[in-house]
Amino acid sequence: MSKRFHDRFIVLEGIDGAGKTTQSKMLSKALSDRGMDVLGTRDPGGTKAAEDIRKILLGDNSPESAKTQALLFTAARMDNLEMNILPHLKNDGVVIMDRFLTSTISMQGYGAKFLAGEGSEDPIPFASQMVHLIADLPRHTFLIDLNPEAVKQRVGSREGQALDVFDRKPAAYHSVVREAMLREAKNFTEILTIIPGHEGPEAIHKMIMEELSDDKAFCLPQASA
Ligand SMILES: Nc1ncnc2c1ncn2[C@@H]1O[C@H](COP(=O)(O)OP(=O)(O)O)[C@@H](O)[C@H]1O
Ligand SMILES: Cc1cn([C@H]2C[C@H](O)[C@@H](COP(=O)(O)OP(=O)(O)O)O2)c(=O)[nH]c1=O
Repeated sequence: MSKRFHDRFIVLEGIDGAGKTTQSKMLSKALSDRGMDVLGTRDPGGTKAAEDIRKILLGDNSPESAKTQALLFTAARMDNLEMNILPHLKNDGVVIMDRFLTSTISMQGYGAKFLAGEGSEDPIPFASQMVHLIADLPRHTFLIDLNPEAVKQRVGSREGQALDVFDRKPAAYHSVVREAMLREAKNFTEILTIIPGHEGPEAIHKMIMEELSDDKAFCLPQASA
């Protein structure tokens, strides 16, 4: 299947707690302030059906099988793409999406392999096939890279929120997922930028804006030093 890269389609990736939601809100405001019609969305989610799939995936009855998870994440992503994202892009809007394919490869592939242990069927080839099912891809992905220890120090601020099934993973799992994301990033250097997540929110926002200022689709002035 041939791929279609969409201008004005931006994805934020990173491990849980890396700062994706914070950056997507800042980016959304900055682009809206420039008069762009911004749709902020998340993966899995964005449509009623995809939000229902999200509830299954993050709820107490979440399927244990990494293959089933990969298919459900893909189904939710497809619905969001067809019903929300592509129509919005077609109307000259901007889409900012929290997570995308890199999460599936890293979590239902590499992360699941780590959890399954020696002797189990390797889940990576199946998870990798999900890439072939999705033809529409973002022009820009920002991987906010932060080590899980640093995330843990921030998690205090999320105390009181219920942990979902993916939050309840062992610490080493998040390191495996982080490494997988960095490895994946090497295959997509033209459309994926690694952003150091240990910087403060404003500094990270500035780096993202600087990257976008090189793209005429955004017509942004160069951020001043
Ligand atoms: N650059 C940053 N520096 C310090 N704390 C941050 C930064 N970005 C986000 N946070 C805080 O870290 C926590 C997780 O951030 P969040 O944006 O929700 O991450 P994610 O969406 O990747 O799970 C929140 O409490 C948020 O306020
Ligand atoms: C999109 C996607 C998410 N996930 C996981 C990552 C998160 O733990 C969870 C989504 O929860 P969410 O609260 O959106 O993540 P975050 O904590 O980063 O804000 O689903 C996958 O395992 N595979 C995927 O393909």
